[in-house]
Amino acid sequence: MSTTPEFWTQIPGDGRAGANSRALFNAAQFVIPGGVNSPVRAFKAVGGDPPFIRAARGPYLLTEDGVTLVDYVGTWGPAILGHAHPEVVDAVCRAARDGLSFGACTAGEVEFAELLCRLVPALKGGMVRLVSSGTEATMSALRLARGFTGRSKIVKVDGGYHGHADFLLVAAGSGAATLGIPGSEGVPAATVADTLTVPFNSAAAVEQVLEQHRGQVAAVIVEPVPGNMGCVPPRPGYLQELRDLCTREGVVLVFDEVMTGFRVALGGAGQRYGVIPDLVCLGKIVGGGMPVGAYGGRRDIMQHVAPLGPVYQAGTLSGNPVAVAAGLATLQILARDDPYAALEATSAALAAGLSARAAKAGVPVVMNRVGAMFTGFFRAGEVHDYDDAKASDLGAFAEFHREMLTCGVYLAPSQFEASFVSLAHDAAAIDHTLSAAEAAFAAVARRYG
Ligand SMILES: Cc1ncc(COP(=O)(O)O)c(C=O)c1O
Ligand SMILES: N[C@H](C=O)CCC(=O)O
Repeated sequence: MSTTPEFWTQIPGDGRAGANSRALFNAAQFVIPGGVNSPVRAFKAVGGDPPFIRAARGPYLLTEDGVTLVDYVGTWGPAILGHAHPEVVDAVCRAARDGLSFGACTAGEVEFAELLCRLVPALKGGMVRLVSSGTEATMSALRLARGFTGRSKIVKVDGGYHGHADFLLVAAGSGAATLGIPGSEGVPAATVADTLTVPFNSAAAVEQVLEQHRGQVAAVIVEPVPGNMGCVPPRPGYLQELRDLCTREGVVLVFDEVMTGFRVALGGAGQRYGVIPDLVCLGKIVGGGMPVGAYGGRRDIMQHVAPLGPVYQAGTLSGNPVAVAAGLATLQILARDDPYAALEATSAALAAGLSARAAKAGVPVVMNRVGAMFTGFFRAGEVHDYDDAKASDLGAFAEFHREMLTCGVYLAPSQFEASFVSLAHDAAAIDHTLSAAEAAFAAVARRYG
């Protein structure tokens, strides 16, 4: 099977796992836990085997069964330019020819850090450190916040996801603001004893917890627009209230912009909502599809990072030249072309089209969207936090997902994930998606009929 451009039909087909994908998944399950290298890829929440992906271009995926799909996962966010953007691929090839990794200083990482400090409001006048994933970024930022403040407690949002560091894998207990309990086997209770959880969109809950634990909380970490409970916009004023509370209590405010960075605006949610955290965590788009994360912010805080200061953090592949080349090329294109108005328009049209088709079919769906990230929650009523999201009809979502896949559209395979629009989603891709949705909602409507 060829992946040359002439192979691509650009006519989406039935994307359910065919014989090739099923054979690969069977083989994978023997040597890889669950057959996947990250759990959500196993399609447990929607049923069926996952299609295996051979290649990707623009808004399309090509499966190992030779089927083209319109892709709204976008490698979980990074593919904002569309897949395999030629300028990014060229930059990666050029860098690779000069050597894959040096474990030493490079000009590219300086240029990259300077660009980040120019584009991201929280980094202006501050400093940034490159790492290799979003998990590393949040874990390191919170170690730094603890080292800087000399305090140990962390506040996070119920349903917020910040990667898989032990102390962030926390399930909320009952009540408005609770002590965390381990959210995974293998996480000792002691490790999460200092992690407090609050509902999203309630500044009052944060205020209460900061008062209860006055002088002990190092950081409040929040996805400014959560994507990991599905997409949930912040209520007007919420982020500013967090800012004010953290300033008042001497707590480090950390925005986890691994998903929202360069997606909801060039300068991320900090720019979109005009609220500047003390530290910001980046990932996904910042690496242009390669493994890159970053954390940074206030200079006086970042000066505590080794070797300048006493908070240790390191990485053999941090600032990897090939990954930096991909990230740099991606951000340079975004800064040069300023495509956010176009992205907003495409995303708004798609979301409106999906909502209209759900309404026409009589399927209750709440469409949450911020910029080019969106989730349709299968429920009536608004979704402002994780409890609201959990009240969705997960069976209806799963059926809709399967129907869309059958019609050649690849959505995030969980109700509690966001889907992403890219600059490569043209009229043909959007039109196909909306026709598919018409059929998929009609099928789901039988549940309600
Ligand atoms: C908001 C957020 N933070 C952190 C992470 C962790 O990033 P990674 O998967 O690159 O470790 C993710 C995604 O996984 C994320 O969406
Ligand atoms: N929700 C996760 C990040 O955004 C999905 C990616 C993964 O965990 O594989």
